[in-house]
Amino acid sequence: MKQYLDLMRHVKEHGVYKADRTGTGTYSVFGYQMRFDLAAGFPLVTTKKCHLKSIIHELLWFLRGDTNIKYLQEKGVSIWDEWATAEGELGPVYGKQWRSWEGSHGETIDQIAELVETIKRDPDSRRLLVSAWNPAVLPDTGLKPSENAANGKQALPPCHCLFQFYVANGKLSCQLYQRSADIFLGVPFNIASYSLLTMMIAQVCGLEYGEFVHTLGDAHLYSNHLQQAEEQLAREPFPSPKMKINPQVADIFSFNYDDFELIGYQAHPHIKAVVAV
Ligand SMILES: Nc1nc(=O)c2c([nH]1)NC[C@@H]1CN(c3ccc(C(=O)N[C@@H](CCC(=O)O)C(=O)O)cc3)CN21
Ligand SMILES: O=c1ccn([C@H]2C[C@H](O)[C@@H](COP(=O)(O)O)O2)c(=O)[nH]1
Repeated sequence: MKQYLDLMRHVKEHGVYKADRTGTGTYSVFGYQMRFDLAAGFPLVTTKKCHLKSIIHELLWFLRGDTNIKYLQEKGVSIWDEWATAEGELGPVYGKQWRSWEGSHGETIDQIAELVETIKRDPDSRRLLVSAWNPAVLPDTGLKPSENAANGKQALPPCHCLFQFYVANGKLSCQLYQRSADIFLGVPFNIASYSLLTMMIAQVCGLEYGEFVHTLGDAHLYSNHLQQAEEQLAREPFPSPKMKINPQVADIFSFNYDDFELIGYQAHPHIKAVVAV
């Protein structure tokens, strides 16, 4: 995971101090790209132990079209707790936009189902996109995330907001545009999540693994994560683990937690950090 450490080093060296919505303060660069060859191993950060369980449950929760944290909490995943209403609602966030985007005549559009269908039917298409960025449901910036969710708006505007697939030589690649990237906490989750999603879609479409291309907009290190970043940069990465996916699953909506097995994950100890809310 040299790519991730290079990003961290780049932002530590070239990041500009910038205030932010949470009041924490960040060091930030605008525009950065990483590439991961999915055939070469599973890109899970090894310079701190990452909680893959949270990542897999979160991805399955997006794919269910769910926007209530109850499902996550039942699985012991608490990463979305700070933004939800007392009832657990986050408003029309990722799951809603991916699976039931609302059209102008009240119809809903299942972007994931259509994506998979199109990859199978027309792999050369240049229109293999999914957008979670829906201006009609963006939050009112004067209100708290939970207040927006209670008003039927998104608790937070999507960070991983647009992704595109590409098929060449029988291999499936995916590029994500992430408008805002918390390098220490969010990015290891985002890399693993979209890499896994790409591998799952490749499997159900009968394609080999290509690349995950991760394009970042505002890529930032929070000022209270600098020491943790330093600690990680002093560590030597281990070889990437492998991800084994149950080959029987042929439908993108039929994956379960037990269908994934991470093999050979060697990582340095976990490093704690406070999430900026
Ligand atoms: N500031 C901020 N950073 C984010 O990465 C982020 C948000 N806000 N808001 C919405 C979601 C929630 N995500 C999160 C939230 C918390 C962790 C986190 O605390 N991770 C810890 C614990 C992992 C666990 O409990 O499984 C970590 O060490 O990785 C990670 C991603 C990603 N997003
Ligand atoms: O998947 C995610 C979700 C969120 N983040 C980070 C990026 C920012 O630090 C915050 C969101 O704050 P905004 O003011 O809305 O940009 O969450 C992430 O890295 N990955």
